[in-house]
Amino acid sequence: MKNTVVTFINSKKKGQKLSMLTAYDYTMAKIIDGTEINGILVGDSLGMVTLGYDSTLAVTVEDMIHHGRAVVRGVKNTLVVVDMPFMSYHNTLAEAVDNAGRIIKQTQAHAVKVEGGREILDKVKGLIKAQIPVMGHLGLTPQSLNIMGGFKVQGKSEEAAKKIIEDAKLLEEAGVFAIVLECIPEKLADLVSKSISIPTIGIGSGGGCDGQILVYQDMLNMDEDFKPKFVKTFADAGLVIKEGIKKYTDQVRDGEFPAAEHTFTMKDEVLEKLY
Ligand SMILES: Nc1nc(=O)c2c([nH]1)NC[C@@H]1CN(c3ccc(C(=O)N[C@@H](CCC(=O)O)C(=O)O)cc3)CN21
Ligand SMILES: CC(C)C(=O)C(=O)O
Ligand SMILES: [Mg+2]
Repeated sequence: MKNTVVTFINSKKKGQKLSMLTAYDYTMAKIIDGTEINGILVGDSLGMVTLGYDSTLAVTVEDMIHHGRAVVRGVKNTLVVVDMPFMSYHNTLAEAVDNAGRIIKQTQAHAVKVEGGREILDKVKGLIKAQIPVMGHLGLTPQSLNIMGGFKVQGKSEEAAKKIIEDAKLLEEAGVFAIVLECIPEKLADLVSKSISIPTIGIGSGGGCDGQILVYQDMLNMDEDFKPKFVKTFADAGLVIKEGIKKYTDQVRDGEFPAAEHTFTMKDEVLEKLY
């Protein structure tokens, strides 16, 4: 079934869990789109997993458009959300609407995602007023890395937990169609999910969320060096890829590849003229 922001909201009413994954390019988007996944996020995590930065802060609107366009070309049925990168919606409302507008126009994705609650509420409202669907993101918001002092679990104190609950309600009122809850305690995520009628999409926030999202490289074990507690390996693509590459280099070295069936022929009479 085709997923839209409307089917997303309806899923919660029906008690159906939503699954999302990230994608950053055409090939992977096509693979993911061919599954039962409900939504694809072109995450600004692309700065870390495709560009090798150690945070998401350096990612630009142009980066998001570049990858977003590639992903959308590979998608037929899945809702595509593109992250707005750091500093693209933090200054003026006009800039936020302009950047979101460029992202949607140039990628043809369905929605954007922004990090934060009360601080960015005017921007969220402005984007929705401009008819751009918005996904919220609370808890561990990686663009606030330098304020949080690291990628750390959020919402553990009474004050921090209350702010997350309040922010979720404010975002719902503003009209967001779903909210990512990243790395907050399970019980707090349960409470937030019960307090609002739009779906919560959890990452590191437990099973009480209305859906889940993971970075695909994490759940397919493609980076041995990134293993936070919330990641589960669903398939060992890292190993499959390495084994495939080992077979390839072995066979090239041993002259086993390429074989006759991988090569092209030409007519003998043409060949004779070449000598
Ligand atoms: N590959 C990848 N996967 C992600 O999920 C992801 C990114 N990159 N980049 C952007 C953010 C950063 N994220 C992160 C990164 C590290 C931790 C981490 O190390 N967490 C600790 C918990 C620390 C604590 O106890 O407070 C852990 O052990 O899980 C969590 C989320 C999630 N996002
Ligand atoms: C981890 C998800 C929620 C994200 O924001 C990203 O991939 O950038
Ligand atoms: Mg992100």
